[in-house]
Amino acid sequence: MSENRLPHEKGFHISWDQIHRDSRALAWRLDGHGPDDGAWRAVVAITRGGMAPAMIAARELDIRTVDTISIKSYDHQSQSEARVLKKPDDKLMGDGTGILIIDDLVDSGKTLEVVRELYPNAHFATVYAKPKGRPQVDTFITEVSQDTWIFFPWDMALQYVEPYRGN
Ligand SMILES: O=P(O)(O)OC[C@H]1O[C@H](OP(=O)(O)OP(=O)(O)O)[C@H](O)[C@@H]1O
Ligand code: HPA
Ligand SMILES: [Mg+2]
Repeated sequence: MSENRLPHEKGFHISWDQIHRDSRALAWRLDGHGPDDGAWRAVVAITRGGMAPAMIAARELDIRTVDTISIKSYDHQSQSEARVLKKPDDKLMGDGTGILIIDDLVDSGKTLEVVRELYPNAHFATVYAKPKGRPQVDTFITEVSQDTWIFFPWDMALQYVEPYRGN
């Protein structure tokens, strides 16, 4: 990741422990809220960032049917677009009723908008949400400001830092 890629003012650095706790909290919030006696039929992860939270939530909710949807975002004449690279099983999905679609975060909402068009009756859940994307998400755990960049543990490594009081 290049240094000048992120114009955000603030960084929110998430550890593996934190994403584990927050993903568990998301699962607990969703438990019993499916349309069929409270049950969910399946979990679908939006790759790649949604895969870790989806795995943790599927484990908490004892859901063994897990599929993926892959979205590729790209900039076209400064307008961000997104297209579907890989869809989950059509027979499983239907119109999305009873399906929990999970991503790590919603930012502009573009990714969820594309998935929502395909499965309007699915339930959309993210661990983190920024204000612009909030209308696209049904359930989330933590909101961060739009000018915050969230750093996930799979994008980071432990490294040396200089002491606060340098010499
Ligand atoms: O609300 P949006 O503005 O669409 O942004 C949110 C999406 O962006 C990131 O994924 P990215 O496309 O970077 O791919 P990745 O999950 O494979 O890292 C993140 O994991 C969300 O899926
Ligand atoms: O804040 C973010 N962090 C990581 N990936 C992202 N993709 C869109 N926004 C973000
Ligand atoms: Mg993603």
